[in-house]
Amino acid sequence: MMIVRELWREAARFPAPLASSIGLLVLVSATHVAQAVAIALAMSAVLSGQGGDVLVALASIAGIALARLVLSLAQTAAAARLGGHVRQALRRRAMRAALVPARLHDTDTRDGSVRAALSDGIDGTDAYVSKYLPAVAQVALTCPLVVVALLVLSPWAGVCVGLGVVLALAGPVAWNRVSARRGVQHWDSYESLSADLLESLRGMATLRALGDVPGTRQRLHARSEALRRATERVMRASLAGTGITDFGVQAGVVAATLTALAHAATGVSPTLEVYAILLLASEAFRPVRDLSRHWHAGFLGLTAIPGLAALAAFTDPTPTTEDRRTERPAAAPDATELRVSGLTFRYPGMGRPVLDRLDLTARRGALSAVVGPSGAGKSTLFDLLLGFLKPEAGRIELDGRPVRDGDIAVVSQRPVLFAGTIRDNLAVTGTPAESELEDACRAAGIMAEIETFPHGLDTEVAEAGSSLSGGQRQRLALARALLARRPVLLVDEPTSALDTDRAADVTRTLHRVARDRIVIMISHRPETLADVAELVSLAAPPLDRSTP
Ligand SMILES: Nc1ncnc2c1ncn2[C@@H]1O[C@H](COP(=O)(O)OP(=O)(O)OP(=O)(O)O)[C@@H](O)[C@H]1O
Repeated sequence: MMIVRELWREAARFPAPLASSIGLLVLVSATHVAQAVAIALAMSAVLSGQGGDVLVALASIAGIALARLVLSLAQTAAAARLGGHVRQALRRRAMRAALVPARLHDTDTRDGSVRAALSDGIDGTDAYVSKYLPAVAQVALTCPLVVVALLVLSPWAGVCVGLGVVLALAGPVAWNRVSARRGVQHWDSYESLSADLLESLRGMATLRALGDVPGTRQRLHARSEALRRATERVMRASLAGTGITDFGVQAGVVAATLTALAHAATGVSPTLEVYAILLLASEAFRPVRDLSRHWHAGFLGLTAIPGLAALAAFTDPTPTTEDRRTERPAAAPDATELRVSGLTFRYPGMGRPVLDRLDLTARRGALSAVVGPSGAGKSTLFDLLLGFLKPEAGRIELDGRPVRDGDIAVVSQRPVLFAGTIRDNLAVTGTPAESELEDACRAAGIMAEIETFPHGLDTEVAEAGSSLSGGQRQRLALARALLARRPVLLVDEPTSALDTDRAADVTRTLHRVARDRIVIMISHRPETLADVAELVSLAAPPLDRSTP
């Protein structure tokens, strides 16, 4: 009997479905015991030729079987409810912990690992929660009662069955440490395969271009082999535990049978008692056998527990700085000045700061720009403005107060679009009216192209926007940012994927947009920098040997 504390605590958060799945399972067990007694009565009545008693016993058996059918169905439904609640709670917490800006700068965790834990890992816990945990309670409540009944009928049979139950339950515990170690190895292999697979799918174009598809296939095959070996090792450990349980069950049943036969041979007990001993001995082990079956079925899923713990799936969320930023009301749309003063930031382990006492003032009414060579810290500055990174020193203020979440919209260099229609992608920040959608698309210079698509705004966009060109993705992202109606707009390299004419169009759009909000643009194209009101130039990074 193995209690995984984390999952037990999760199940206990849902007392109603937990209690009903346990209660109904105990009632199902009671029907088995009652049926055993009824069968013993029927057989004894047959042997003693009491026809009336046989009929009564047979009617009882049929009634009990019917009751069990109804109870089993209700129990399965309650257990499924319990498992569903727990999975939902785990997923909610893990997603909350995974979808935070800090993850953007987490260079240790791979997306494929997070995906594996969030989907298969959480689903894998279901068998333990919905089947194993109620079965544990069933063993704890039912077995002692049946053993006591046997002790009353025959102390020897009761002792044999009691010892068998203890051996069957306690024996597999010896394998706990081996099982846990193998479980961790199994989950590591599974996560590695998931992460490599996701990365390969995302990078397929590059892998093809470099002619490395066969090499990737081989690497994935090696990962898959490692997973198969780890799975077999885990299943062997589980089987060893199950084997010990089976031995305890068989030894107990055989010993109880021998005792019953001895009673029959010596004539110490009446026939009814001999039958009752035989049938109850078997019933005492039924919950133990069920428990062992559910353990084996759910064991593989338990290997995800360390991965889920690392994702904070078992930790109650405390409001983070980001939450507090989100909970505050959005800023008034007419903010006039974003002021950055003395801003200093360095990545962990970095010798020199990326940004060192940076000052910048961007105002509503005219475009501001940040320039600088690669690695100068332009994207880092945007991440600091967005609150994704915390500065070491300095202040970022909008009209003299700290920046809040609803203040800033951003168009990144490689904008992310989601699978769905163009309209879905534009409406992620609200439900804009048709005219607002069209105005934003027109302002971003994408409306004319949308009108040429057969389904217009309802045209489906493939995952990650891969059915659109880089320039179309950038302009759609700009339209989406305009629709967010935030007082500050950050635009990272808005013209990098555009030809000269289109780049000029987008720059004109940004100048226009900057009339009624604060707009800061990162740009490498000198021609886009003409007429900007504030130009901040970040220095080239000096060579730093501690930089990765
Ligand atoms: N998560 C990180 N951990 C450690 N160092 C980082 C991290 N992200 C960026 N850096 C380092 O910080 C420096 C600034 O990076 P940043 O991406 O801000 O530059 P950038 O000016 O936007 O460059 P580019 O024009 O090439 O996009 C670089 O030296 C980079 O290697």
